[in-house]
Amino acid sequence: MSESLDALSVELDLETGIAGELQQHVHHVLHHELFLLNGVLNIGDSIPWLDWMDLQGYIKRMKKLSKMFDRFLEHVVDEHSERRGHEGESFVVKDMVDVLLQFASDPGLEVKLNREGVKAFTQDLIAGGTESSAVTVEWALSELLKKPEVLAKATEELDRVVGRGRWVTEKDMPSLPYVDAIVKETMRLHPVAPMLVPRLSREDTSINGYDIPAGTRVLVMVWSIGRDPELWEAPEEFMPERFLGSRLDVKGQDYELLPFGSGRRMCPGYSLGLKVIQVSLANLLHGFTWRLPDGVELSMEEIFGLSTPRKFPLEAVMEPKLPAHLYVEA
Ligand code: HEM
Repeated sequence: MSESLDALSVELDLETGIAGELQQHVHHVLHHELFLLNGVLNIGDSIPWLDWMDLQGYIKRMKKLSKMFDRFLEHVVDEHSERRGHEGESFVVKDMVDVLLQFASDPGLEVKLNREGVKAFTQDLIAGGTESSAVTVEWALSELLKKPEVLAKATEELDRVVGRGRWVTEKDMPSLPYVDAIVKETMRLHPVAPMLVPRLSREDTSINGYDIPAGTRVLVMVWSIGRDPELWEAPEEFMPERFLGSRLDVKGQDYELLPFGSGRRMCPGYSLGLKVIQVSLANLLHGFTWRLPDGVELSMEEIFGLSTPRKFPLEAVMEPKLPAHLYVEA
């Protein structure tokens, strides 16, 4: 990873404008480094007097990453500001960065947003809102490829409710309980953030007989909670049926299922994230048949860090099954 970061330094030094594919590539590499470094166990965090030595070199990598991210975000903000400047009166807002810049230039806004604020928000949206949904959809498809009978049930529901003449929309979701159950079951077994975001206890407390002094860093292991045999029947089994007719939801109120966390620091993008996952998955299942390439054994190994992506990217053969005109962009 550091090697690819070094290569990126060269690309960024060119300062010829990072556009299109390169911009995506830059973001992809930075993003992976961000997730990796967020998930690592840094010795200095647990043994503070060793901190200054940066034994594993993580702090050095974090500092380098922070600088590179900053330059990337500077570029993104510059690019958007330039378009605003050029287009003047005819400027139309196209994306979130445009919206944030509009807020930043609004003198009537109660909370002031400066350039650093726009960059920070953009970083939050990129970090929180992209990989999480993609990883979850990839896991859902992997589980379905392992369980053809579940895939068949989902397809049956989509054919019955949506029909083969159109794509699935957000409005269909309340009528697709089985697809919803597949998403919940995927999030139970593959929570995007297996330990949520670390908390610090504000006061001395005691939980389940364990004394937790004030100032302790606390990690909530939602990955283990999702596989706890005391909470779930056949916990290792991918069984969406367990959610049919169940009151369990992912909104942070049911502690046995917390893929978006809970409380004040719960994921602020949970409603958007959930919809993106549901509709993307539903359309991938509705629009295509899915199978593994011949002779391919599907590995379910995961990388355990701040997020839990698949260790090996999913390889599958998908073929369109709706009328051809639906695949042509309007
Ligand atoms: C499948 C989609 C998503 C999942 C599974 C997910 C999961 C999470 C989790 C588990 C947390 C930590 C919550 C806690 O510790 O209690 C979190 C925080 C966060 N998420 Fe998401 N997220 C998703 C989508 C999004 C989207 C779409 C956005 C933004 C557009 C977003 C932005 C954030 C931000 C900014 C935080 C930090 C909140 C804070 O610390 O106050 N997430 N997310």
